[in-house]
Amino acid sequence: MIARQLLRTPTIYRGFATQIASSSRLLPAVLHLKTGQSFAGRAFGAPRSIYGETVFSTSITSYTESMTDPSYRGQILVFTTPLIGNYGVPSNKAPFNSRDVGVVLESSGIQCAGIVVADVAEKFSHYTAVESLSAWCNRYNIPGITGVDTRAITTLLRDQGTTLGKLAVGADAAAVPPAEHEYWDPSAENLVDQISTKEPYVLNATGDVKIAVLDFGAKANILRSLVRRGAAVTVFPWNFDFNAIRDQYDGLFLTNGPGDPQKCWDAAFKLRQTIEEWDKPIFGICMGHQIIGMAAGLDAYRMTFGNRGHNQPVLALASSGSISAGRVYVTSQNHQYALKLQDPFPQGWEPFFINCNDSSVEGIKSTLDSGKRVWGVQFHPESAGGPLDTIEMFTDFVAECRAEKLKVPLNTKDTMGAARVEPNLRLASKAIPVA
Ligand SMILES: NC(=O)CC[C@H](N)C(=O)O
Repeated sequence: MIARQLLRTPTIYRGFATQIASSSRLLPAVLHLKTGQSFAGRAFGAPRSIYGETVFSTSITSYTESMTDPSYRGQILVFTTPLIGNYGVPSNKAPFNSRDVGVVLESSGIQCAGIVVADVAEKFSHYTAVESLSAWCNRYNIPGITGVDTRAITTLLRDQGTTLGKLAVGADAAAVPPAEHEYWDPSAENLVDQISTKEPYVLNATGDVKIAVLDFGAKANILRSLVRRGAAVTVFPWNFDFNAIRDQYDGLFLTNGPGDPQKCWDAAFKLRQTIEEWDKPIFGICMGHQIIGMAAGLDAYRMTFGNRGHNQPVLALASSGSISAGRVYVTSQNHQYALKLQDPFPQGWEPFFINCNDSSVEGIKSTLDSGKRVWGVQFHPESAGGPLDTIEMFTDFVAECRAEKLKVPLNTKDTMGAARVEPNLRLASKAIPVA
């Protein structure tokens, strides 16, 4: 025991808690990382300890949307923006409307395991706010730590990669850090299976075009974005056998979701059959895009620290609908895994977008000559939060499904297409590292 304690003597970084006038009233808290570093600060939210995977997000706003995004399930979310909580938290109840999803935020509760902020705002001000960040966290039994150097934590995570952690709160903050085997690894579990709907349900039943959604942990704004474009949306469990009922639908959508996509091979195998035998439009976002890639024959891998933030630039390599090759779009992202860029791409597929910062694959699409209309993007066109540069990809998808249903050629006006530009091949070839 003593040997273990000696071996695991943590490096404790003392926080700069003096900046928060009232922080001395708060319970002590420590963020321990499995790699041996500990950051001491003060607790807010629920007074309990939790384990999770420590990740950082560079988004400046939308802490409420990020925290309710099911893709953050099991994660301890470090915000690089120093002041978090200043606009409070709105009521999450949307006025009842069968066309919509019933919530204002991205799901019905907080999904991340805990949060880490430099300076939690105890005073908040916004016309929609009904409670403070701390009170909201408390209601959902989610702990937070404040008064820690989030810049130091982020630098560490960027260098060593996403790291398992423990947020120790109250008396537990004085205890020795956990032994390595005690850390809980959320990506070892099938988180999608925990969060996906158990039963199919319908939104906007009277919509003119029928879209099936496979729910890997859907953000509400994805469903809203389909419904608001007039689609009748049926949401199915992630591993539902869509092939058995596919003839009743005009399009298939695959949502975002938490954890390792390789836990969802079942869905990728079923999708492979759908793509081979069904000619209607298929679109996927983030986890959905990774599943499409796996079905197409690409490998998924774990990135060092992933991409989480609202200012990720992506270069379009192909034109499609509202997207023009050669343009850079600023996007919202939240992912740890990505599809491997391979040369050549599987037959019938091409890269659609590439990340301008790290050259990771940001989108794939079926080639025109494959006769298929299947595409996926690693980023979040629905935003919430983040820029709306690519929001018209939803209009493109619903327009494609509608054209498919009516058996008419796609009216390009429906896609609200931006003026086309010639692909900037010089830029594109620079972005794709050719082995
Ligand atoms: N937002 C998402 O869908 C994330 C997908 C996957 N869980 C990843 O981390 O890469």
